[in-house]
Amino acid sequence: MTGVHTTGCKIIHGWRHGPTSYISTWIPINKRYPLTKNIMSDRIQELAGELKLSLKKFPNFPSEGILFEDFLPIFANPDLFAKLLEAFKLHLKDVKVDYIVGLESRGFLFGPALALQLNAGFIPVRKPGKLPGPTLSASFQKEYGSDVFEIQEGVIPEGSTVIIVDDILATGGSASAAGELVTKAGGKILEYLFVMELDFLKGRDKLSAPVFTLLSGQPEKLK
Ligand SMILES: O=P(O)(O)OC[C@H]1O[C@H](OP(=O)(O)OP(=O)(O)O)[C@H](O)[C@@H]1O
Ligand SMILES: Nc1ncnc2[nH]cnc12
Ligand SMILES: [Mg+2]
Repeated sequence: MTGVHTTGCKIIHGWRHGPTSYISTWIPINKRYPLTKNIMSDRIQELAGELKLSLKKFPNFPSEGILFEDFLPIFANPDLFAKLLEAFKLHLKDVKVDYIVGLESRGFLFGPALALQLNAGFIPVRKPGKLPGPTLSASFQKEYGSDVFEIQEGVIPEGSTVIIVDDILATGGSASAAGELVTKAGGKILEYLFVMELDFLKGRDKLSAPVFTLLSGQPEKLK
């Protein structure tokens, strides 16, 4: 059955897994999707709950004060990987998208697979010096450090529809720089799509298109 959530609900979901034990608070759905369709079906929520159980957290990696969210267990298990794609496909339903743009490196883990399922092209945004030919570049700050992204000129036909995908929305620095590149390259951003967002960093406020995240995490900074 498909549920339409218009009032939002709070689900407290606890578990013990990996190097730390923790409680995750799922914030009200109508607060999590202010820019996009306020709908998360029962099936998507079920898939999200299952995927979340597989994640691991590593305190103080890669530097002091960062609680690192490790998504790699999803990709080590074909059943979980399929469930991740199923959740994104259910969310995107009838959307006609020309290109999925994935961000190096972790956006490459599922971006091409999602693109194939949607019959869309895949275009990479890469770290500097990796792409041949003329490129557009943008520098940015992220949760732990600074970086530069590049996209090849001419790869997005003017006016093409694009969904930008990555594993995690932290400060929003990476996604916002990628969005700048896609827009400069001529693409129209339909949505930013992530596996998880770190709520305390409010990265979605930096993004100027609808944002979808399957999971929410870290209501507060690591103490
Ligand atoms: O919202 P932000 O603060 O910008 O942080 C999010 C980004 O940080 C990580 O990438 P990172 O470049 O650290 O590593 P990766 O190469 O493994 O993807 C993550 O995969 C996101 O791309
Ligand atoms: N806390 C975090 N865990 C995993 N990847 C990240 N990228 C930026 N912040 C991160
Ligand atoms: Mg990344």
